[in-house]
Amino acid sequence: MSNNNQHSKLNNENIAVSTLVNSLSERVNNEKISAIINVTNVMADAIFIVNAQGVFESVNPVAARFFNVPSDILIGKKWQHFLQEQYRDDYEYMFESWKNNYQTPLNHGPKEVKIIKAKGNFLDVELSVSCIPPATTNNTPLFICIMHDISKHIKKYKVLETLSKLDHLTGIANRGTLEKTIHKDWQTCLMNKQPLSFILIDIDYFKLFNDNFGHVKGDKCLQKVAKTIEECLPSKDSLVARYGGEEFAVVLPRSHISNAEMIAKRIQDRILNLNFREIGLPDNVKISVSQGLACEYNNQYRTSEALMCAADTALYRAKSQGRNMICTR
Ligand SMILES: Nc1nc2c(ncn2[C@@H]2O[C@H](COP(=O)(O)OP(=O)(O)OP(=O)(O)O)[C@@H](O)[C@H]2O)c(=O)[nH]1
Repeated sequence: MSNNNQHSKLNNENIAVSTLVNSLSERVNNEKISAIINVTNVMADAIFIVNAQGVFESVNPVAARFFNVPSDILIGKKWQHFLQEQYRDDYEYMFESWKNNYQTPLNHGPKEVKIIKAKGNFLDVELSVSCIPPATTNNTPLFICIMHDISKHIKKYKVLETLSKLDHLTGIANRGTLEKTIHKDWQTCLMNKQPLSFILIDIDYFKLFNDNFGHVKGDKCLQKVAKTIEECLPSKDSLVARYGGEEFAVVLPRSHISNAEMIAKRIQDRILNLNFREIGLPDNVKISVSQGLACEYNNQYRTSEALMCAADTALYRAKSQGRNMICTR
């Protein structure tokens, strides 16, 4: 944009803003309001003022940019219409209830909401609403609303939230996710009288693998095992997680023990057939896993922890009976 154009655009904006300032302050007939609006217009925060109907009375340039609509177009419109539906209803209700109890000031501290930008895009903002003291406004109810753009924080938060659910080395679910998932599946399966199976899988003699080939190759082996187990799972609602060190867990909602045994057998075969050529190990380097299975059906176990404990006992048996075994509790 040329300097001239930019200058005339700013000029137009200033004229529009001062017209609005005059209109509101004349209506409210108050110099204090005029001063407040003049201050908000030069502030770096997004600020707008609404009346008791939630109608925009003043919108500073930063707020207009948030809504992606010029201030003069916004004035006279209901601000709730610029909120995502779920928040719109909250604010409609808030303003309506306030009208029946208007002696109580309508204030709230920073709250996360989504405002509508043009073309159906949303912007995550933190919004606070404060009632301007009636003495300042000649008893005309006005609310000053301040918004902060939190979209970058939300994006980062989502990335961190996803990472916090995963095991850093293998990329599968971590123990925390496993515990939350089995707890949720436990309740759903119990409520619907459906079975819930659980498998604990432990790599055999993994210390030897590390001792012989080093920890870096040991890490690659863990990644490969995680991927292999994942590929053996039947449906999207089943879950594989790293339980700890060289131990993995599989949750199979709506699966009877016979189904879990079939999956365990598939895991056993696939693991036995793995080779580690891509990390420079000869074809005769092989690994195996021991597995412990347990299934909740007809109230055998009191809690999901008890079910996991039962699978652990079965795994212990698989180890003590010679490894590369599948044992059912
Ligand atoms: N490379 C690597 N090794 C790990 C990791 N976590 C645990 N380990 C190793 O896993 C091995 C587990 O050894 P043990 O508990 O003695 O079990 P094991 O040698 O597999 O023997 P059994 O389970 O009895 O068959 C240890 O050497 C740990 O250092 C990891 O993240 N990376």
